[in-house]
Parts: sequence; C-alpha cells; structure tokens
Amino acid sequence: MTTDTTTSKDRPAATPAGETVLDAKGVTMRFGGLTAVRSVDLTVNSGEIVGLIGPNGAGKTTFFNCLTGLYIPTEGEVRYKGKVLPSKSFKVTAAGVARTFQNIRLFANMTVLENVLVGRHTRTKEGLWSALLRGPGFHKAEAKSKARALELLEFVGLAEKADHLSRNLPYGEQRKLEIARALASEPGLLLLDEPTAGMNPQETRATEELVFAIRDMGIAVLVIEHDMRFIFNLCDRVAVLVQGEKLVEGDSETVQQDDRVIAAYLGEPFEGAPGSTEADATGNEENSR
Ligand SMILES: Nc1ncnc2c1ncn2[C@@H]1O[C@H](COP(=O)(O)OP(=O)(O)OP(=O)(O)O)[C@@H](O)[C@H]1O
Repeated sequence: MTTDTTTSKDRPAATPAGETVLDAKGVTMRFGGLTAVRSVDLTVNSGEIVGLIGPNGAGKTTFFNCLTGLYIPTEGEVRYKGKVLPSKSFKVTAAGVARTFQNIRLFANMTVLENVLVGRHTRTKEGLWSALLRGPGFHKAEAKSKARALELLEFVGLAEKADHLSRNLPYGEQRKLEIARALASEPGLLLLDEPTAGMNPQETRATEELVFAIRDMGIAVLVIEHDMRFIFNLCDRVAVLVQGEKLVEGDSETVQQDDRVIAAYLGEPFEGAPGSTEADATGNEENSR
C-alpha cells in the first residue's frame, strides 16, 4: 500500500480541518410499527474517524442507509458540508459521500480495474455522444480515469491484480476493492459498513492502516464495526446505538468505561436503557389493570 496523496484538479479540495462534514439531525426511520432509528444526531468533522457501534439490530445499517439516500428518513435531516443531501443514492455519491456495504457488492464478472472504473462514473464529464463517437475527449477522459483507478488500486495494495476477475479475489481483497471503488468517486466522506467482517487479524490490522491513510488523504470516515479493538484503536470518537437510539458518544476511553455500553451488549437491563420507558409504561399499564 502506498500513501500517495497526489492531488488533481478533478478531485474535491480537502475540507479544512475541524469543519463539519456530516451533520445528521433527528434522524428517525420507521418500518411500519418498528422504529429502527430514533431521533439520532451525529456529526463527523473533517480529519475525523468516527465509529458507530451497537449490538445486532441496533439500527446502524439503517442509519447508514438514511445517510446515503437508500432510505428517506421518516423524520430528520442530513447535511453534507452544510447542504441537505439529495434523496437518491447516486446523487449522494456525486455530492461527495461514498460508502461500502456489509454484504460485498462487486461486479463479480468484471475485472478489479473495471470495478474501480465503475466507481468513477460520477466524476467523468464526458457525455453520451462523446462516448458513442469515441472522440479525442472521450479517449483523454478514459485514460485519465484509468490512471486514477490504477493509482487507487496501488493505494489499497491491489495494483498487481488489476486484470483479475473480482470474483476470484480472496474475501479480504474483495473488501479492499470495495474501498478502492468507493474512493474512485473522490468522496469527502467515506462510510464503511463492517469493513473487516470475515477478515483474519492480520488483514484487520492492514485495514486499520488503510483507514488511517484514507483519513490522511483528507477524507473523513464513519465506520460501523463489531471488532471493538479495531474501533477503539482507530476512532477519534465513537457513538453507540442501542435499539435505534444513541446511548453514548465520546472518545474510545469514555465509551469503553461506560457500564451501560457493556450492559447493552450483554442484553442486560440498565437505568435509562433505550426502549425501557416504553417497556415500563407497558408494564405499569398491565399492572394497573
Ligand atoms: N427494510 C426493512 N424493513 C423492515 N425492518 C427493517 C428493515 N431494515 C432493517 N429493519 C429492522 O430494523 C432494525 C435495525 O436493523 P439494522 O440492520 O439497521 O441493525 P444493525 O445495527 O445494522 O444490525 P447488525 O449489526 O446485525 O448489522 C432491525 O430490527 C431490523 O430487522
């Protein structure tokens, strides 16, 4: 992996340090009677790596889907660099927010390089006629995209496998390829959904280094992960979701020392647990009958 951070005029300028990149306010997502995410506020600032953790079913992926236009939140607002994000995922990507998925979504029968080139489509300006006529503008743009895609493959350590079919890559490398494809859209914010799922400890450590290098390129990162060592090593700030609500937010030390977080993971009751008021209310109602 290299940490080449060469800039190009096509890439968005890095956001000034400390500026709010993502600002989610009061995000709520209901599916019928189920509230998967309840009034969650979260910010990510430039230069930050923020972790989103929580037990299974806590609403982490649903929250990601609300941030990236896959779901339109029932309530709340999501801003990227001050502007409300559009409600279509390709427009969110074009605005500067890229993501990877919990279940890898590569084009299995395309090469590694082609997969990254697909990720560049929001950044190529060549129109339909140019592509059909294959004029000089098209060839120039194509060469530029290819050069950038190869640069990104070098960055994630897959340059030598550019011509391999993506389906033939080992699992850990497929996850890296997903990251390279997301980076190809030149985001200012990268959302990673369980980037180390299925990786061995060595691959997980390498992914940690990769995420640090992405942050050093000027891209803010929001990451969902169940591997706590990975999260606490990596993140400047960690938010904990429990039953769709944000229970705690703070630096790694604060979160690790919070007994409520441990109780939530163990499924043990604790005072003020999300959903407990409703449970109490139901219980009281029953008791009063
Ligand atoms: N499209 C949907 N329709 C109905 N319910 C959904 C939908 N998507 C998610 N849910 C429900 O919302 C809740 C939160 O799910 P979500 O996948 O966001 O949790 P998570 O924290 O990402 O879990 P995990 O760590 O297991 O991936 C769960 O109860 C889930 O069953």
